[in-house]
Amino acid sequence: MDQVINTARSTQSCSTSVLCESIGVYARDPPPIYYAFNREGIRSFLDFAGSVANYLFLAMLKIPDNQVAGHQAGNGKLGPLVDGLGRFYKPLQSDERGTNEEAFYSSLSSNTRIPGHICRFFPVFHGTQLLEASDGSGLFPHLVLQDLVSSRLNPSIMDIKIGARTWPAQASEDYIAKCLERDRETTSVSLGFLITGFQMYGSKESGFWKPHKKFFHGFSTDDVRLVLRKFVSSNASGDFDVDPDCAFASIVYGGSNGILAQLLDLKAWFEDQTLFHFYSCSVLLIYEKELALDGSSSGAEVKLVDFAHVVDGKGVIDHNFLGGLCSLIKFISEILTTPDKCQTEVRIQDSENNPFSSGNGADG
Ligand SMILES: Nc1ncnc2c1ncn2[C@@H]1O[C@H](COP(=O)(O)OP(=O)(O)OP(=O)(O)O)[C@@H](O)[C@H]1O
Ligand SMILES: O=P(O)(O)O[C@@H]1[C@H](O)[C@H](O)[C@@H](OP(=O)(O)O)[C@H](OP(=O)(O)O)[C@H]1O
Repeated sequence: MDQVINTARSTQSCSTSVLCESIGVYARDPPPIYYAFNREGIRSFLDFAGSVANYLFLAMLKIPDNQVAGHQAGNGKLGPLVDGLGRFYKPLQSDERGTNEEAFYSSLSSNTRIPGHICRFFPVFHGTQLLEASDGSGLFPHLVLQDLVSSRLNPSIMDIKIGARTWPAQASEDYIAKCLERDRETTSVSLGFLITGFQMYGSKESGFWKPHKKFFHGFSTDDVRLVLRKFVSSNASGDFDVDPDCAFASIVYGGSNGILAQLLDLKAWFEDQTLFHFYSCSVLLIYEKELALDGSSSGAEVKLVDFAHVVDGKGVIDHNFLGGLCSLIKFISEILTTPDKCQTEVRIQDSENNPFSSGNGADG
């Protein structure tokens, strides 16, 4: 059992749920039948049961199907794993990035000044755990996080790195130079955010449209605008000659629980909070096309991930994140307020038989 060392701490906090104890529970909660053994017997049985549980757990871990950006496992590389039961295991990144991200999650977990409606934007943190690394290098510390999409059926997901500047002032000169070059060459500087990856669900037959990260290099403002429209379209594909119909714009981006409303909620917090500065952090936009087609709700959700470069806010507003967020909000608002570019959506909403025209499209 103890081959996998769970260093998780119990926390209250931004995590309303009770945390940690992930693996030990298999061995620590034996059914009464085990007490038929004498003490030694019990111990060896529990060791055995623990090893089996551990073995089964390790066998269950796999490369996430729904990861859209960032470092990826596979081909001998170090990357995140999921257990299919709701947990996402992100290896601690090298140098100070890993320890920084772990420290952020710990401080978030114990910080009572973060309101509950803001906590929901962050994955629940379940501590750190040593696991066999995906690159085969042996035991390696991983952050144990809530898997944000494990309960989703065919989720459409977009990862958007927020901020014109992706580096904290205390970073090394080399790191700043690397980031500056990337930020200037991409929409980070021009728009205050950068689309780093996505997957868009088409249908059972076509599956997902999930471009390689090279696809995003050299994205212009118009590309960004187009992709944000495609993300909520029933005809999304890599064919840039096909006009996106924005069929799901109102149910995904709009409404009282839609993505725009959630982004505005987050913005209101950023107008106030001076606890952290979130450099190079991403907003994830998530929804389910099949739910949107049902018309009742799209399961639209905004989440925040990647805190390797978060620093102490020292009582100062995070203008960099706030600016990027406002810019993203403007792009999404425009999609909702320019129906001429979303002809099909207007046609669908006008139709009597259409689920989106019933007024319940408010739920995003
Ligand atoms: N808690 C989570 N649950 C589900 N998916 C997640 C979670 N955290 C991250 N992901 C997925 O993994 C991707 C990369 O996450 P993250 O940005 O944390 O990785 P990274 O390797 O630090 O990225 P970078 O290349 O920017 O350093 C996200 O785009 C998302 O698809
Ligand atoms: O988007 P790409 O082309 O995959 O490039 C990666 C991206 O810029 C990441 O943000 C960066 O991690 P950090 O933000 O943590 O620096 C990573 O650096 P790395 O390769 O040094 O990990 C790059 O490889």
